Amino acid sequence: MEEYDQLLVLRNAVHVRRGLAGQLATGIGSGFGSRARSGAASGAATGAGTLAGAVDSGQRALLEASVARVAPRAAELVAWFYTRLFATRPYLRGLFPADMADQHDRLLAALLGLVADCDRPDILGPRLTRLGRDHRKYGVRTAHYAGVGETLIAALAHFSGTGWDAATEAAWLRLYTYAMTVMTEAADSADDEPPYWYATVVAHELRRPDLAVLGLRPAAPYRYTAGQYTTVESSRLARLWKPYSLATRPGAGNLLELHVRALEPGGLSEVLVHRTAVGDTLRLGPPLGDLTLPADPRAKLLLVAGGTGLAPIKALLQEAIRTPGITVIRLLLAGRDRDDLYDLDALGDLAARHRHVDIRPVVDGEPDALLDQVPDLAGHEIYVAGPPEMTRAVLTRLAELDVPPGQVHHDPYY
Ligand SMILES: NC(=O)C1=CN([C@@H]2O[C@H](COP(=O)(O)OP(=O)(O)OC[C@H]3O[C@@H](n4cnc5c(N)ncnc54)[C@H](O)[C@@H]3O)[C@@H](O)[C@H]2O)C=CC1
Repeated sequence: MEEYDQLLVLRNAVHVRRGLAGQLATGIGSGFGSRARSGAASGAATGAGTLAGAVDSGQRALLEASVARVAPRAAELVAWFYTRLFATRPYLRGLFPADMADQHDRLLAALLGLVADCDRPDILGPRLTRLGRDHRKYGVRTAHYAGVGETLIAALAHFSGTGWDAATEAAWLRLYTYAMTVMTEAADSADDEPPYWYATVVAHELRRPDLAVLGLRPAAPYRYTAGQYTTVESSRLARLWKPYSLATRPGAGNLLELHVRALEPGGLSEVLVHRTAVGDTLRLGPPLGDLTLPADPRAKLLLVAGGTGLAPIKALLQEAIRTPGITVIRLLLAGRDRDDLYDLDALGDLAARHRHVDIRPVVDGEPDALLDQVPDLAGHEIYVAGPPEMTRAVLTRLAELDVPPGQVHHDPYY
């Protein structure tokens, strides 16, 4: 049986290599060598446009069945994939951090996300565009994608055993080629901005034993929208990038503020809170996220923040203060206890200077009690950021109160 499996893997690997090489040569209709250049903003449409769609409904069913087949051994599959990738292409190891645990989770999430929306280029296109642009910070090149795809499909084939057939392979090839096309086009289109930004730590305040507020000054202008997040890397944990929301609104003198709580030892948050000082240099990836004000927001804004979820909310609060037409801004600020509300001074200043800003600290608050403080919820544009349990609880309560989902904004990553 083992021998049969090995033969199967070998056959698949050869087959995959040929398939991928063939698809790359023909570019599945996308005209690979002659891709038209396009602006970053239109990258999504580019990817979705050059390929008619990611996959068709028949292929979607095959991909879902394929994922279901390998799901029980997903962690093993990802480990197999990276072992094979680095054995066959050792030069790729240098693009990844020493500790690969995060990377394993990310690959799995990316694969599941790809399949979940595999026939929705309107959703996948923009997501892959952002991913391709963001991947420049890792040093990923177009030439790396084919080897990754080949190894990925070999891994899927290996863990599918006899459940793998030519049609399944074709569906994966099509989906991967689609993803690769959109990502590489987005990376090419982003060459008017750096792949990453160096930023100097200009302020570092330990506000609680485990919580710091950092001020960063990027070496080159960093353009973002209030409510977005960046990814951060420290040379103390090379190539391990983690997301942190920006607590400043753009235009604050190219000065960025991060709020970081070190929940567990050994991670980047611990490095940023306890082993980073003024004068240190960090690297930042391009801005990401859609937790931003709409072009034409409602007159009333309700902001709900828990713990360091305050970071994007503070940026939105400052942006909203300057947005004409927003006449009421309410912030519900949840914390473990009053001592945990680490930024009350700055927020108090804002409220004192702007009469339409109302800030209510809530300690040990239940989401019902939290929201019950606000009359006329349905009339508000609502933003929520904080621990996942809090965000979920608030969203559930808002749904119970029939607040239309279009009025409620939150990051999906927390
Ligand atoms: N863009 C975003 O959405 C951001 C989210 N975060 C997330 O925020 C969290 C912050 O962590 P910490 O500062 O340690 O916060 P934490 O774990 O201390 O929680 C802060 C407060 O949220 C409230 N809360 C928690 N669970 C709740 C529930 N089920 N119902 C009602 N209220 C609840 C409590 O008042 C609690 O004191 C992290 O999970 C982080 O990933 C952080 C930054 C940005």
